[in-house]
Amino acid sequence: MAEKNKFTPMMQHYLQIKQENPDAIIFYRLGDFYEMFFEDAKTASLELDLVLTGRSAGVEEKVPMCGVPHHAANVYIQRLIQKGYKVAIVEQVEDPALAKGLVQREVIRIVTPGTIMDENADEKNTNYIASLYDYQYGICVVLCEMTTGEMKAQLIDKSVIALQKVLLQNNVREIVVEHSFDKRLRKMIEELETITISAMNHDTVKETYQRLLNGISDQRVHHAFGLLMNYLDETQKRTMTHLQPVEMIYEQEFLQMDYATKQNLELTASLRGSGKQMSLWSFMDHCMSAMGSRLLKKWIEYPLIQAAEIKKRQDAVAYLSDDFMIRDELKEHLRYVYDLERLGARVAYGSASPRDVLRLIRTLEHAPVIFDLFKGCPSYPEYRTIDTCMTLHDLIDGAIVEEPPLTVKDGGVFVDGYNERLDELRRISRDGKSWILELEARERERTGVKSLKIGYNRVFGYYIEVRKGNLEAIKPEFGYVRKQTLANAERFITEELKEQEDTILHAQEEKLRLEAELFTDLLNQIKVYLPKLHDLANALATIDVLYSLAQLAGENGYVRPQFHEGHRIEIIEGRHPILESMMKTKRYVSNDLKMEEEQTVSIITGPNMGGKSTFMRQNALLVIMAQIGSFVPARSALLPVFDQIFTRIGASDDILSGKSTFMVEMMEANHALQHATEHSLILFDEIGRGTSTYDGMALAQAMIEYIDANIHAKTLFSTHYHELTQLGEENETIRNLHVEVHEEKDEVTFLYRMLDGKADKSYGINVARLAKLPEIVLQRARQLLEGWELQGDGGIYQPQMMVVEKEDPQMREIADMIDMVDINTMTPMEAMSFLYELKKKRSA
Ligand SMILES: Nc1ncnc2c1ncn2[C@@H]1O[C@H](COP(=O)(O)OP(=O)(O)OP(=O)(O)O)[C@@H](O)[C@H]1O
Repeated sequence: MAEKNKFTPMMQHYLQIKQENPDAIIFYRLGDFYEMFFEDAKTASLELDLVLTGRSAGVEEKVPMCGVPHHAANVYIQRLIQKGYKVAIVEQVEDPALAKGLVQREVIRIVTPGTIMDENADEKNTNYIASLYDYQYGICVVLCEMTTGEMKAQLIDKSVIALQKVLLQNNVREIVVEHSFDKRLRKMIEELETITISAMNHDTVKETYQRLLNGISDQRVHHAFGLLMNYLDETQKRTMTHLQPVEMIYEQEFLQMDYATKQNLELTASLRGSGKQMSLWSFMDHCMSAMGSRLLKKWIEYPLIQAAEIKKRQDAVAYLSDDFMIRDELKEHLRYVYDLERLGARVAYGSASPRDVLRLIRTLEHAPVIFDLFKGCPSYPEYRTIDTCMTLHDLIDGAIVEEPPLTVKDGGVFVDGYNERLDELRRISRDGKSWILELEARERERTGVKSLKIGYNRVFGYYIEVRKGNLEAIKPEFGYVRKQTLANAERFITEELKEQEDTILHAQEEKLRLEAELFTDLLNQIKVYLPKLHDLANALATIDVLYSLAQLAGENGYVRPQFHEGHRIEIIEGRHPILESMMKTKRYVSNDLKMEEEQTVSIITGPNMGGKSTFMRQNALLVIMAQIGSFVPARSALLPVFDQIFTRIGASDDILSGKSTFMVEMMEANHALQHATEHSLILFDEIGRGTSTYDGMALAQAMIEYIDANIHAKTLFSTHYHELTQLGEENETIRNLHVEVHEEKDEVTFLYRMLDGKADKSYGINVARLAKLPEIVLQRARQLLEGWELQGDGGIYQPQMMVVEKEDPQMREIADMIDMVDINTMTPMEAMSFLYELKKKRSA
């Protein structure tokens, strides 16, 4: 690059800004465009499909440049952020018309992946920016959701697993760390790709943000919080007024599940495809507001472990599900509850629209009714005296017209009578318009030209238009001054019209400016109430979730689970909530789960497809729902309060660290064996199947013995190793369960019923037949199996490689077609065409 001072002054200024913000793409405002230069221009032109041009900048060669129109900039910025870039927006900060020399420009905000306020983002989804403070033997994480202002802090182990869990679980888009942050962990985060890393060294907490620390005295939290707030200050270029006080999260105060378990159980996202489709969250979500949906997600991720807290929620669900009149009425009012959390952010950023304010007023109108309906609920007395911000309501109610424009810029936001000066300006421009109409009539009369009209355009202002054919009627004494010539008309102005034009245009300009000012004032008044609005938002969201749980229970006939202090489990006629609701033609078969006080392991055997995994998931979901405070799909449920759930279900590779299925399986099993307690629930689905039969069986048995002797956690262990059922027969604390199947002439029907005792055989070959494997393969498999079974009985069996004939797929298809039809119900015509089809297939 040529020496800096050879460039034009503007380009020198640009380079200065680039130097100060080397890791951001600079959007430099020039007129109606944001322009990018040099490497930024090359990157953006590739990423955004923009034409790369050049600009003379004082040096010989043109500098690379590309640009986007300012009104469409948001879309482009969002696309860059999606790809992990940061964008620094450089705006003109003085009116170009008044500027002497170079227009003054400044970075007004740096948009980054963790701080973007995407107006169109899915309102139920959240993503965080996190700061990490490494205190040698652990990491303090402070998380912030910018659009809702939520803040939380957590202390975690200094390990890849713990860090991955926090980052993935919270959908963290960006992290802020000190320059000296641990290299190994930094590399792991870099590999995650979806996360942008930013460095910041300054971690002193500013006075203005002390209140957000919420009385937390832990210095580690102060460090991490300081890093984050200083980063936000530096990028957002404003004081963060919408953030909520930091909430300290202690995982051990909730039912703990690792990230894999949350994924396996599809708690908040389904395994197939991303998003919310058919997760427990989407299934349970009957909330009327986005805030409610988000809070429900949090409840699902963090179920409770204190029986008293669970009971508090249960009592509220019972209150609402018993009285469907109240529930229905509540629904009608919850419908008007607007996203107060997101509104808070928009108010703080000054980007709230008149419609936002109107929705806030609606919410404040309905809030007292909601609390009134809820006041009969015995377990939430604190809501009876909540401040519903009526003073704010009275302050802003009636200020805004019923159907305000999208933005303040368009004017017409406030009702008449709101502000005297505004009324006056409106009258002037209104009167001005009728004066123009009068003038038009007068001029038609005076000139005798019926088609004469008065018009307006932005370039020439007001004008009198006369068609070419009528020009003779315009006498010099009328004082018409020519302004513009068109193909078939002339446009004029008169002294009188010019004067009126000044008054009208001035009034209009002032009117818009005044409305913008008044609106900013209004937002500032709301800003004062933000902390109170957050409390209100929290309470409304809680009632919405409780309503949602009651609705779910009412719709599906769920029961209130009972908790006790022992270890016994007794779920009678439990169902899988999601599968049950998805089954349209078949009926879901309910199953009991009974485990006595001392019992540790239930070994579940039965054929593939028999329903073993479903049964295990069903019980885990029931436990989670119960500890959220929800009612559950069962006839009755008696449960202990679990402290942790561990699962090893389904085959999932750890793509992140490139470990094989078997390795992941062993790591997850190890995690469970290391951390489970007698209050935990363990679900192991076919552990050991990823290695040779004897290895797998040996590992499985050793694990069962270990859990039974040392951990005493309640464990559901499904397996195809029938030999393991011996353990159930010989030990008091281990029991066998099996799924029932009906077998007739090699055909199996699944009954999905869990019965006591072990399965008599595995039915693998029968299930393979259902999958339509070639008959000849099935026959050979049966022959081999019989041979091996004989060997097990002490016989000698040496399987030989056998060459079997390849099955003709066409003949198989023809045979299938014949099996499908019932000749007795066919007409002769149908039989003929069927025969014809067969013949055609054969000769194809
Ligand atoms: N209780 C039930 N009532 C009705 N249908 C069920 C029930 N349980 C399972 N199913 C059906 O059976 C299918 C297979 O169940 P599942 O995956 O639990 O079997 P599995 O025994 O774990 O099989 P594998 O050993 O091959 O993993 C489910 O997708 C579901 O459609």
